[in-house]
Amino acid sequence: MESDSESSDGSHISATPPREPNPPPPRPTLRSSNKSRIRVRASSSNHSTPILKSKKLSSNPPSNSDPKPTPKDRSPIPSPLSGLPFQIRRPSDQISAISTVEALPARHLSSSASFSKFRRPSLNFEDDPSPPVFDSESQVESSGAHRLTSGLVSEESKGEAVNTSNPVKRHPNLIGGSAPQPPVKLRKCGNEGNFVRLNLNRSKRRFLNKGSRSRNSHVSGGRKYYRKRRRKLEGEGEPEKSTYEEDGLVVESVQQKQKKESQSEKSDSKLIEEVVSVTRNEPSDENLVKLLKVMYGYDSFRDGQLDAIKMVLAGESVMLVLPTGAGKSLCYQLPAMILPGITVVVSPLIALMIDQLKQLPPMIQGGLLCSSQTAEQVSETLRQIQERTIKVLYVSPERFFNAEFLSLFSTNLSASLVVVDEAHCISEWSHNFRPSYMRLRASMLRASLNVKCILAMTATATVTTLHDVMFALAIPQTNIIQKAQLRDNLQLSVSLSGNRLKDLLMLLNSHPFKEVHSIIVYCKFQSETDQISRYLCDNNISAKSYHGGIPAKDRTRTQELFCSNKIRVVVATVAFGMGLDKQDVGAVIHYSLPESLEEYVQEIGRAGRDGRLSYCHLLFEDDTYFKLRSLMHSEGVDEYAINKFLSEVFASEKNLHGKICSLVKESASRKFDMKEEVMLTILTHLELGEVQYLRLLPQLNVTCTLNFHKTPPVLLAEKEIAVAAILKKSETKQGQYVFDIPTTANSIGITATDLSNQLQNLKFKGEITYELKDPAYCYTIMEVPGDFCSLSAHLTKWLSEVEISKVWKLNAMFDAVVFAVNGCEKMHGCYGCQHTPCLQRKIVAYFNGEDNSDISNKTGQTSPFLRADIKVFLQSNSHTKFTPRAVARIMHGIASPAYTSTMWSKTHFWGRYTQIDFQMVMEAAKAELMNFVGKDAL
Ligand SMILES: Nc1ncnc2c1ncn2[C@@H]1O[C@H](COP(=O)(O)OP(=O)(O)OP(=O)(O)O)[C@@H](O)[C@H]1O
Repeated sequence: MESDSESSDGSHISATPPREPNPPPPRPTLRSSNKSRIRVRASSSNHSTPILKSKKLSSNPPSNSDPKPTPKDRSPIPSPLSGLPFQIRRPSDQISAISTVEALPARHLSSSASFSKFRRPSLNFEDDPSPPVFDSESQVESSGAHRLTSGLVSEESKGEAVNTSNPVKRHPNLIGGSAPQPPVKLRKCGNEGNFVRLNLNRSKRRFLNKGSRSRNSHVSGGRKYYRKRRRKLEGEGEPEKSTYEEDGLVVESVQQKQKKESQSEKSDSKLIEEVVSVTRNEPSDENLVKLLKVMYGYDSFRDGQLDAIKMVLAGESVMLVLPTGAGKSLCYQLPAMILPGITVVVSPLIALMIDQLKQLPPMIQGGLLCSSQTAEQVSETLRQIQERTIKVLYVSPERFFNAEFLSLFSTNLSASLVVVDEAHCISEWSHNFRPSYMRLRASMLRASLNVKCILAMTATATVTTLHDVMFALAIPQTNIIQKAQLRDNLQLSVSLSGNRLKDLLMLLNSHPFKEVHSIIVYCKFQSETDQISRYLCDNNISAKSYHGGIPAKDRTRTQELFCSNKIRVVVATVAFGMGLDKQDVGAVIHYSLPESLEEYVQEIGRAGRDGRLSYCHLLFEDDTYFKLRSLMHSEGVDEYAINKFLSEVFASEKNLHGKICSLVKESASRKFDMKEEVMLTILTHLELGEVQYLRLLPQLNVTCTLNFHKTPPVLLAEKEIAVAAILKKSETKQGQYVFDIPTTANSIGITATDLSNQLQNLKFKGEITYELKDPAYCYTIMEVPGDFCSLSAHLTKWLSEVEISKVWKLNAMFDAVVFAVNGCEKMHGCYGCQHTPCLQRKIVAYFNGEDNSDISNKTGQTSPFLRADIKVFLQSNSHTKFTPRAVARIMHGIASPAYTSTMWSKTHFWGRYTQIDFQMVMEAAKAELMNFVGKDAL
């Protein structure tokens, strides 16, 4: 199972101050020359990636003829706050600032048809190159799949089970404000609808309470449309009433309204059915627009939507790249109404699936299958799929391990469309690679679901990533619809900050942020979010923190408060925002440097979904860069560790045809000093690489501790073969029977799932109780590799290329920001802290794979004290066995499964060399280890 690994990596950063007498080497300056640097090129450049030639891949650089701001716009305004890293503009200056934004180069920007530009006032800051400060030791959250964090629960996450019978209480990310709107009952199947099925509707009071509706301005368009219609029926001018009022007259009027409403719904339903049927016969532009109007109330499609829908309806697979909030979901929702079979949407996170299910228009029957549902909920959904009542089904990639699910499609049921949401997760060159997405191959999807058409969707993908995704899903190169990955209503600014906390407060109290009522502040480290939100509250700004370490219940509450505009600021890690369709977020502030331009674009994309001008400011200091730079190495592995891992995976006693093998995650992770996600990546590669060495099975808790209650065990064993096997294979500890599920299942030739089902039956009969622990990867061996050495060398090379690619992405982010604060000549529309044009250009070039050659390593190459420090460290820890990588990680302040931060962050050397290139520290560690233990020991 893939765990929700938020903060589980235990990665901590040390901000160990330099030793006084011998300070560390000077930090490379932001403008330092490249002379002494290793040039790190993305491995992706070696990756044989033909540039996509499709015309639709926009690559036009912005024109140099963008109107320049007047000198007045660019001249700093005298201000009492002149010592600050930015200055506040006079209102008169804002007008010219607005016109600058209006004049942004539009050619390479999205021109989303329906983004009306209600302009918020503009801003201008002047930066101040004051030196950065150190932060306290904190826990980082990353969007990278390997450190996939999130309050968002991954499909196989176990910690925060979603009980979909009552998810409002248990799920971390239900948006109270938007979710609980009861659906308009348009469905023919008589089912209660997407919300009711998930029990998200809470009370009917909200349904008629206009007060609560008005607070939900972020609710997506389709639902707003239905609410508008209801409001019309209720009469706009009527005073607010609640159905809970005892007044008989009120009840009567409510009943009348409901009657009118249900009549209107019936006619809506009929109208939609008619339009659907006409469009099915003739999917012309005109009919599709009509359907859009009756289903969602929108007058026109946004850029890219109609093309995508038409291709899908024609049965052609499509790669769709639209910016965040541009309306990608509609591109499968609308075809789902027209296509005869089910639409299966593969999504990486449970929270995302729930959000998308909630946002389905009420006339589309939706369903979801996830690991944390009860058996009854799963069967009920499977029954509905079989009865063809579900039109759109959300599943995780792990669902394709599930035999029961796949068997549905092996009979006469077939999917009309498979949608791969967040499709960049397929590619290891993306910022958010997920091993479980690797198995999403066109061949597998076609074989499992009888599907012809695949729609891959993403908001953030480079050319290399797109190529990978399209290759995996067999999407023809010409079938790409790509609009700019940035919306043009986002105003981008950057300032160099010497005191980010103070600068943030100043920013929030300055024009135009002070007029914005809904703001997200993104941080990298969990502890930062708590500290900042406390500081803001102390300074009269209503704020709450949000990160993976906060209990799910509190996270949900924070999201609800934010969505209903009861708090102004959420200070969050990357855990916040995915799937959040709050329309009126007016600003996103980056307190920390994002890990990649993809992450930056994704996060600023939370702002301005209503199409209004919105502000995205980044407070920059280079300390975070060095911390993140170190963390990029937390998943690296050595060749000999992979070799040892392979020996364990293919251990001779496991090599029995058809037998279930297992690898307990936690102990294996410690033993090989490899993160769980890295182990899964290797296992998936062994399954899906050129040779299929193994077949992955659903992950299980493999250790069972069992108690017998009714029938004596020996008597029960006479009737139940499983019990006989358990008695043979178990150890008894204090009257309890402890056994390994796969070993026991193997001994009687059944699957682990069958054994689990038999245990479940015995439990229902009251015969036994049991507990399961030790989550493990399960697999069967198909072929034992002939040459472990060359296979480990191949895997090591591949994993190190992925590591280099991550570092390169961070460097690209750093370079773009440093260019804005230091290199930008403030022409072509840039002025003060405003860098929309130059950042847009950098982003477009990055995504199009242009002009990335000067992205270079920023770390220093060596330090005169490094070898000496490593020597002292090894001498003072002579009782511990180290590898060069382990020593380098400690010097960089990175925890790993075998060298945890709890153990090692106390050492004086923890994180001392974050500014020295990781490889160089490894080299130095290797040399010292050789001196220390002798060559043979390495
Ligand atoms: N043609 C349209 N006209 C007006 N609004 C639209 C149109 N299409 C979609 N929308 C609205 O845009 C909002 C964003 O849509 P959606 O959530 O599908 O975006 P997205 O591209 O999936 O974003 P993300 O990548 O952040 O998930 C929704 O509220 C949706 O109702």
